[in-house]
Amino acid sequence: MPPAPNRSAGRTATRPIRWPDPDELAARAHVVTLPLRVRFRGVAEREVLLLDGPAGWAEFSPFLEYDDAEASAWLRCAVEAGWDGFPAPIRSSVPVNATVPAVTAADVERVLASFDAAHTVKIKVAERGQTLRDDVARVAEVRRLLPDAALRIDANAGWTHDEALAALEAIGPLGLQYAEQPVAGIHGLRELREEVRRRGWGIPIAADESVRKESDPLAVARAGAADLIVIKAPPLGGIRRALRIVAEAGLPAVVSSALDSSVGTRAGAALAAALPELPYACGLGTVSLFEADVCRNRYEARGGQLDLRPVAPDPELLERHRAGRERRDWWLARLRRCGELLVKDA
Ligand SMILES: O=C(O)CCC(=O)C1=CC=C[C@@H](O)[C@@H]1C(=O)O
Ligand SMILES: [Mg+2]
Repeated sequence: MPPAPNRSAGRTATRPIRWPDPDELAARAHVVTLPLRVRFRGVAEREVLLLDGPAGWAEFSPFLEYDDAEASAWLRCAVEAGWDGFPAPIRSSVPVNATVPAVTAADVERVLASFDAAHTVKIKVAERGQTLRDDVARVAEVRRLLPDAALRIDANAGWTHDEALAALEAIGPLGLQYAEQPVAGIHGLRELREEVRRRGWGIPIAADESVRKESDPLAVARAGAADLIVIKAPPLGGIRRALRIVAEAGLPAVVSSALDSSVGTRAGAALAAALPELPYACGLGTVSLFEADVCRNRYEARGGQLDLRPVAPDPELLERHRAGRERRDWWLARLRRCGELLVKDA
């Protein structure tokens, strides 16, 4: 058995992970296709590989376009969850936000109706093919429906510096908790943040892609490029690694989902529950964007809070949403390649 790839998982590490061999991974894998209620990240359904691990269920669902190097961090996270389990929580529930994809203003009410309570709402903006007018209309509609909610926007690096300034000037008066990755790159974030401060707009800047897609997730903090960071356990290689990154970054952190099923969302909640400070609602409400899930008792927030109950898929739902043979083979091949990459790098 090769050594575990991470023997220094931070303050919550207790023991090395027993690294499963490729045959064991494949034998424990279930591939499902889950339809979404509303398109998100340009997709109408989400393919997910679940692992029935000895320590619990785990999710490996890197987005389809990710290469093996990027996807292998997601497998590392899944093996941590399925073979090592979650670190000890320090809270029994976590606050979550509702998430509004880049829908028309007319569709906002229907999307919000999927969430049990929305004290905080994240709204997608800067969608390709749309205009600033669409963004303003969408955010204004959320504000009209929820006058007291905290609102945040996420541009997924879709604006240039000047576009971001124009957008923040237009949307800012509606009241923003923060703006997530308005522009691309660490340098771009820092320049924008400085200009937003110079203009006295008081809109904090959050980094997402500049944390999860950079080779050095701490570079944002060192560069003073953001007021807070968005963290997702899968791209950061697991919960314990994410905890360590937050500790070293020294910035407030918002835990977010990677558009996971209930199984992966439970791992996100475990990360949020183990963080020493949790100043913001977490982007872990996304199970509500799914038309179907693998659990009967879907892992959704009640009253804006997710409790830390155990989550396990229902065999009948796993069967009902089982991916076709071709997609299953594709995922199993990806699982094997990523597993081999991790063992090689260990
Ligand atoms: O943070 C949320 O409210 C929900 C999660 C979310 O927005 C995302 C999940 C998965 C992929 C990302 O494109 C997206 C994000 O950019 O934060
Ligand atoms: Mg984001």
